[in-house]
Amino acid sequence: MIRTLFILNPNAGKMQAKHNLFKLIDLFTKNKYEVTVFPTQDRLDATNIVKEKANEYDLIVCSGGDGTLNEVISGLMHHTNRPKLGYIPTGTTNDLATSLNLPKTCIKAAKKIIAGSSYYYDIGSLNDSYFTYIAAFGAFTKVSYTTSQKFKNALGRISYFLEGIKHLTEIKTYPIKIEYDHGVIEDDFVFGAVTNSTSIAGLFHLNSHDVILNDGLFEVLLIKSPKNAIELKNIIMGLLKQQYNDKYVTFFQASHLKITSDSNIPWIIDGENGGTQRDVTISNNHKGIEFIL
Ligand SMILES: Nc1ncnc2c1ncn2[C@@H]1O[C@H](COP(=O)(O)OP(=O)(O)OP(=O)(O)O)[C@@H](O)[C@H]1O
Repeated sequence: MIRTLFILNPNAGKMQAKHNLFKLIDLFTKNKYEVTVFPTQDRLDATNIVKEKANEYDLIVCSGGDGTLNEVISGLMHHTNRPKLGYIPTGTTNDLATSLNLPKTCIKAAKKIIAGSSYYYDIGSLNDSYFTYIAAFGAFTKVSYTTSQKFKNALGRISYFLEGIKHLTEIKTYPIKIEYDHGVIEDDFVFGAVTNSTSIAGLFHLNSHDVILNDGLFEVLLIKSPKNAIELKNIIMGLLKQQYNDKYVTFFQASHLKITSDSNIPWIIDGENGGTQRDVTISNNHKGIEFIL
């Protein structure tokens, strides 16, 4: 029997996992998994249970969105001998699931775990926190965590876009110094993202040929401060169509970054509030997690 801890966020997305819970447990049990179910009751429950109990299991299965997956992985990173991780994407945007090419329905995703093989995936750390696919600051970053759960459940990724447009009027410029593997950049930026994903907030899409999820490198996208909101809107519309304006958009790969500023900068980590930080160190934990896909 494969000792399995099945963690699910019952409120994530359209609550697919909650409605299919019996079918999921039955499917795993028929395939010789011994399943313990843990429905999260609140934020950070997933991290805490993994920190406390992961050593007792061969496999952790996470069902939820990017936020819940981040919490599970943050818990796993506290262990040196980490159990394997299966993911059933049941959130709103499921950015990472898109990059990992996972099925959209939970029964199909569970079958993929049962039939699956190992895939080692890079995990980012930002100071004391972990991220699975994005750490970002500036324009748009407020979007994912200020969009209400009800709104997200009803409208899916369109809700992020609507919220994003609202925040375009509140763009701030951040004077920043970025030291990375191959150089130093110092400028005024309105947006910066360090990612390990082909899809960002369900909106921007990077070319899947350019993004390797376990190469020890992040993709870094920076947008310099434009003259006005209209120019910024044009840059963002260009990004949505994968047309990059070289004058304002900088794109490179790096495994380690030190980002410093004179003021506190608000960050988001995997779509959730990452707090404000003045000095940030970002590192790539190469092949930190063994997914079963
Ligand atoms: N029982 C719960 N009640 C309220 N919040 C919860 C509960 N369980 C987990 N959470 C929190 O909900 C947050 C959002 O959940 P999650 O990311 O799984 O779904 P989502 O927001 O619908 O999907 P996505 O992040 O893909 O858009 C998580 O960061 C987690 O901390």
